[in-house]
Amino acid sequence: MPAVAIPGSKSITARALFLAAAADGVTTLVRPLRSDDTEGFAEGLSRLGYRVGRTPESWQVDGRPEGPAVAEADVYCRDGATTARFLPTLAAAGHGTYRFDASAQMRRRPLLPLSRALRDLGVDLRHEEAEGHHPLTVRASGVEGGEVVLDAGQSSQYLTALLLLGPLTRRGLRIRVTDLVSVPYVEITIAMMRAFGVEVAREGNVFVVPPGGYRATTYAIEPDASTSSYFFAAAAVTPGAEVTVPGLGTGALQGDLGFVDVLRRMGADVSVTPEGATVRGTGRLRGLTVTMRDISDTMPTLAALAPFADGPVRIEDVANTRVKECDRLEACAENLRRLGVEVAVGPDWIEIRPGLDPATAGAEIKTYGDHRIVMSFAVTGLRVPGISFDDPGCVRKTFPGFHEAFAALRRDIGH
Ligand SMILES: O=C(O)C1=C[C@@H](OP(=O)(O)O)[C@@H](O)[C@H](O)C1
Ligand SMILES: C=C(OP(=O)(O)O)C(=O)O
Repeated sequence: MPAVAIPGSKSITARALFLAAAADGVTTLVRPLRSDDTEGFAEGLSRLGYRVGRTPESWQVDGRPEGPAVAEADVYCRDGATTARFLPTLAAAGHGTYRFDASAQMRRRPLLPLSRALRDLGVDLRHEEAEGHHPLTVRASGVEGGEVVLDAGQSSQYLTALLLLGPLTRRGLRIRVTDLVSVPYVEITIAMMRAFGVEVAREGNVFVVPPGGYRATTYAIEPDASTSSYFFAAAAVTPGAEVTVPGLGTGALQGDLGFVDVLRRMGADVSVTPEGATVRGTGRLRGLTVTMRDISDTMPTLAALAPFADGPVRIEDVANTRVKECDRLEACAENLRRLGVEVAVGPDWIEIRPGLDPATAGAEIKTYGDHRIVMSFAVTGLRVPGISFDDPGCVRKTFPGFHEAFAALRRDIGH
């Protein structure tokens, strides 16, 4: 039964690029994700004067603990929030004038809590148009450090950006967090900082980061757990089908591997070993109520397979999915309704009733340029004939080869 080669984690690749750029020495990233988000991050680093060497198997970055090599740069962050939030933070630790802009959707996505925290730390950061949104300019002169308060209730990426910045400040950082979503992403950050020689201490809601900089290393990127969710879901909706993702096992850093626990609760057979994770469809899919605050990138995956459950599926505590590549709660609801599914949506939840209207075969899914809407409804397409997408190519954000890989899986599991 198929072992699927899933490309590297977007989140880990983005952090590894930041850490490598900031470290003292040359870092090698093994099996980085090559996709629009991470290529955009690497291109941004090049714009800031960092040397990033790329071969198909690995990327090499010459670290510059002193910050960007150029005094001025204009950086386009594309559609990637990690790029749009982490790179201005990295630049703040250097010396120069750096302007950042991003895609239309990324311009709409919020940034203000991070901007405020950076300003509180003395960084000269100005938004050009709307306050708290791209485009923005950082006039950088290094960061002294000290204590700062942060609301990360809309995005953990603000906290990750500040944690990554901490060792580059002169005194270190004490970050007092008033609210926090997507906690497992912060754990990835802390684990990766450790691999680059920095130990973050946590005292309740205060994160303490020592000064002193990072050490270069060789870092292997694990397969992307969010991307894996489509392949695991494909197995779960197909009786007797089995999908294994090697390299995503018990030691994995990514919280989104927790999606397999949701599939297990629904009735799939799941095993996670040190070597990888396997999901097998049993022909049984129970409805359930589940909180996805920690793993909200997999909310669309569950929404798209929910009509095949034997009872309602209710997904709670996912308000921040409204400020991602699109308003994902509304996009999922709209597309499920196009398929004749009964759906209700609230400010931070969605509830999906079982059953599809067979007359909706051939429906076109409205993607809103969101890779996860395409990849999620590709799972629905295993059971509903003729599903198409208005923008199938937007998968390039995290998995340019998705359609080929999913077609191969489809053949393997007999659809
Ligand atoms: O730090 C990261 O790499 C990410 C954190 C999450 O965002 P939020 O913290 O905004 O939920 C996640 O949705 C995103 O895809 C990647
Ligand atoms: C929300 C996502 O990406 P980001 O916030 O990194 O742009 C995602 O990949 O689902």
